[in-house]
Order: sequence, then C-alpha cells, then structure tokens
Amino acid sequence: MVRGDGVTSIISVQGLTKTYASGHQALKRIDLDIRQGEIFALLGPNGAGKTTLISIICGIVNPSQGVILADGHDVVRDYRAARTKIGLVPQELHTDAFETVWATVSFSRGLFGKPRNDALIEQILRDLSLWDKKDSKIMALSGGMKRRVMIAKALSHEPTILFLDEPTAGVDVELRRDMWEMVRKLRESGVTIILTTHYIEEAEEMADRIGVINKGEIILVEDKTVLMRKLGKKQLTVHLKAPLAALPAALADASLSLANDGADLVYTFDAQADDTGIADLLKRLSEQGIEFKDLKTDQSSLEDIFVSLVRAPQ
Ligand SMILES: Nc1ncnc2c1ncn2[C@@H]1O[C@H](COP(=O)(O)OP(=O)(O)OP(=O)(O)O)[C@@H](O)[C@H]1O
Repeated sequence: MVRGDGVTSIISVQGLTKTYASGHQALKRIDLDIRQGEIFALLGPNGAGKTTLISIICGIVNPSQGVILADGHDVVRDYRAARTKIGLVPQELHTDAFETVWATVSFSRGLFGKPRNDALIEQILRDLSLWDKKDSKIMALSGGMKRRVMIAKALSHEPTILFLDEPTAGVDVELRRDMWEMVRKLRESGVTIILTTHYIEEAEEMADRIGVINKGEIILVEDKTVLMRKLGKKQLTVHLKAPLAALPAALADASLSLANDGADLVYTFDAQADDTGIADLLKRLSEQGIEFKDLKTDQSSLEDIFVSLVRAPQ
C-alpha cells in the first residue's frame, strides 16, 4: 500500500484495541505503519503490549477493534493469505529436539502449504551458517544455533515480513553481533524486519526506526537518526558558589534550569552542534556576577530517553 507521502507501508495497523477476556485492556488504540524493507525496533517495558501487538498482526490473537493489513491482506478476514507473508521467531525456542535441522525447517515450509523446495531450504541453511549442521539433531545444537534454526523455520515459507521477538535475549555479546549481521543480510534480501528488544543498544545498532510502546499505547515512533540527534544532547552542570533563588531574567533561556535547590545551573545543549553555546553561557554568567566552583558534563543515552518516556505520566 502506497501512502500519500509516497512511502510504501507493508503493515498497516489502524485503530487497534485489545481487551483480553479477563477485562484487561492490553492495547488502547494503536495506529502504526511499518515501511517496506525497514528494520523497525519495538521497545517497551515488561507488560507494555509488545507480544500482544505482534500476536495480533500474526493472526494468533484476535483484535477487539481495528483493521490490520499485512502486505495488503486483512489479518482477520484474509488470515491465510496474510499469514503466508509473515515469518515469526517467537521468544521461546520450541522445536522438536529429536528432529534434524533439515527435517525441522523443510517440514515448517510444508505447514504453510508450500511445495517442497530443497534448493531454497539449502540456501536458507547456508545463509544462516547451518548447512554443516543440517543432519544434526536440534538437541545437539548450542543455544545460538537453535536460534538460527528458529529463524530458518520462520523463513522457510519465504515471508516478506519477519518478526523477531527478543532475538538475542540471553545470548552472549559475540553471538549477538552475529545475529545483527544476519538480520542486516536478511534486510538486504528485501525482508522487512520488526524486532522487539530489551537491549536499547540493539535498537541503536540495528533499527531504521524505533517505536516505543507503554501501557498499551505507542508513545513514540521516530527515525533512529532523529533519536540519535536527541541522544546527542548533553548537559553541563555548573555548581554555583552561592545558590540562586531564581534564574536571573538575563539568563531566562529555555536551555537553562536550576537544580539541587538552586545550587546547580543545568544547561542542555546539542553536542553535535558547531557552537555548543557554552562559551557564551560562561560569558553571560560572568557578566551577571555569578561565580561557580566547578563544571560537569553528562550525556543522555537512548536508555535515559526511553526511561524518561515510559516514566512520564500518560
Ligand atoms: N491471554 C491473556 N489474558 C489476559 N491478559 C493478558 C494475556 N496476555 C497478556 N496479558 C496482559 O496484557 C498485558 C500486555 O502483555 P504482553 O505480553 O503483550 O506485554 P509485553 O510488552 O510483550 O511484555 P514482555 O516484555 O514481558 O513480554 C500484560 O499486562 C499482560 O499481563
């Protein structure tokens, strides 16, 4: 579907709500477009609704209200067609431990009613560095290899959309980097990727766009580069010799505030800007006769931004 702004969205979620039978409203009113070919990271604290949202898009859980299209197919009315477009790598690794890698992956393709295609399965296993393990039983594989098998399974029916739910939870740093490399290759092959993660670093590293969900609502969707610019914000804390009761009018600037009962002056600036404004600030302080004992700078991370977003009163 091509939207007015010329961007092709491969998933379109409109007016989605979900109230479970228990009466718990897990999703409030979600509107979300996923662009064709992007890597979209969905961040949110535990219980925010990530798994519910993914499960509804994948047709595993029914929405209470709303319309969801996956590659043009309504996920409720046109479930089968929508589902063949989607690969899902769930959080838990559940596969038959006694089956071989080859049997597991090729059987999975059959479940989607696709004809046998050994050349394709071979290609997927080779791309995921699983080819030399094709005859190994799943139980004999390492945790990282098992995760690759889950991805191979999810790709076996040639989906155009791949969901990765916490792909690197509990995986060591080296394997995590391997996984990132693999996901990038998949994207190059044209697959759109939506991943959920608790590792903010993972979103920073991988995503084209980042969405933050909290208490069943999407509270932010932003290009990563834009977020990184926000991330580039730094704070200079000026420890004053004498506390100020209020900011002098000459310093009444949006980027300045008082903290620590007036003992600190906090200046927020863009670390990437050519002129940070610090020299000017120090000049203005001296003009106002405001003396200071010390200076300190801090950089806010995406983690800080995330925490402040999800803690903010809704
Ligand atoms: N089948 C269900 N019946 C009732 N409530 C549910 C059901 N499944 C999930 N919930 C509730 O809905 C809310 C959202 O859960 P969900 O699993 O979607 O969150 P999440 O963001 O994926 O969390 P996590 O990061 O812990 O996996 C939670 O409060 C959860 O307890």
